[in-house]
Amino acid sequence: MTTLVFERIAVVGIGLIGSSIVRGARAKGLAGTIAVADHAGPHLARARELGLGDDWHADAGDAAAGADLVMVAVPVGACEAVAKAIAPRLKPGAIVTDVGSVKASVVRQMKPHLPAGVHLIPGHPVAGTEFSGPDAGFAELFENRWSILTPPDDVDPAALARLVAFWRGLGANVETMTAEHHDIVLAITSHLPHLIAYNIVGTAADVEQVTQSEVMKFSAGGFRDFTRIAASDPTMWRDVFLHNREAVLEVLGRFTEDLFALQRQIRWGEGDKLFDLFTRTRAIRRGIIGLGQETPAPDFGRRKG
Ligand SMILES: NC(=O)C1=CN([C@@H]2O[C@H](COP(=O)(O)OP(=O)(O)OC[C@H]3O[C@@H](n4cnc5c(N)ncnc54)[C@H](O)[C@@H]3O)[C@@H](O)[C@H]2O)C=CC1
Ligand SMILES: O=C(O)C(=O)Cc1ccc(O)cc1
Repeated sequence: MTTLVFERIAVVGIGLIGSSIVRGARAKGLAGTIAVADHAGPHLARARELGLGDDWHADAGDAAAGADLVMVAVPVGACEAVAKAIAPRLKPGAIVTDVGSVKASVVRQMKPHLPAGVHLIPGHPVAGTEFSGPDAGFAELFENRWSILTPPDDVDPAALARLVAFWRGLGANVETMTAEHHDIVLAITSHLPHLIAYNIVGTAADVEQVTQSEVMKFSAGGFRDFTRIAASDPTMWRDVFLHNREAVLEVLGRFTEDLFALQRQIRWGEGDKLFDLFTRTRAIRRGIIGLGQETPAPDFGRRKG
């Protein structure tokens, strides 16, 4: 079904998430015209080749000119540069949003540069893969996944409703919360797991008694899952940790204490404590499956673009 939500949208950053939005918006008829911007020449050229969007720009400001919605889909650390580039070209009443994995920092970076009369409504689709670039995206990425919006207290309700309609059009379920709450929730559910994956794969590579080929050969299910996560984009994840520093350090502190407790339990043979924890965690997993959220990010054979 075709439901036009915006006459003209601009997508800045045509990587995994930006290109998935363009593909989904096109497939569902959510936007009349789609302008695409990317500072990387090869990504822009590839987007044009793939027919992702209607016009292509090296300068984010050129894409944002005349857009009703500007969707910023760049690594979190690039948001201030994009805000500066688009600010003078934004049309009054335009909605500016983003997809960054961290929210309070995005507000701090972007808000000071945007003119009055423009609606900044940050967002974060909680859906993705370990791949990046314009080839990695797919229209169905957001279907049945959560998209979190973090509107300011004084948000214009009509602007918010249009952005919600856009995400619902892409198949997402929408929830709103404050940027600060988002950052602590995602620190534990997404950022810490990625940090653990990066660390365990790094540790495995450095354990002297085990060769690299043994790690590859005998990597059973658990370790393989970590290697998938640890293959995620280095720029994106460096930015996530630097821009959600406080929340990540907070949950990392808790995690480290709990890990020390486990270390003690193993050392002192406290099997019932281990058993109790593993029983509780199994129930949590089964609860997640009950909510229909167990599916890992689908791998349709995509490779880094
Ligand atoms: N990868 C994932 O699974 C998810 C990522 N996110 C968030 O989405 C955002 C984008 O991530 P991906 O699409 O995965 O990254 P990506 O690396 O696939 O794409 C980012 C694109 O932004 C472009 N770019 C970078 N700086 C720019 C600038 N200053 N001006 C114009 N273009 C610029 C890059 O050339 C690239 O094409 C990040 O903030 C990330 O935190 C959110 C949900 C899931
Ligand atoms: O690939 C995975 O398993 C992910 O966890 C994808 C992902 C990465 C970053 C986000 O902010 C949201 C989703």
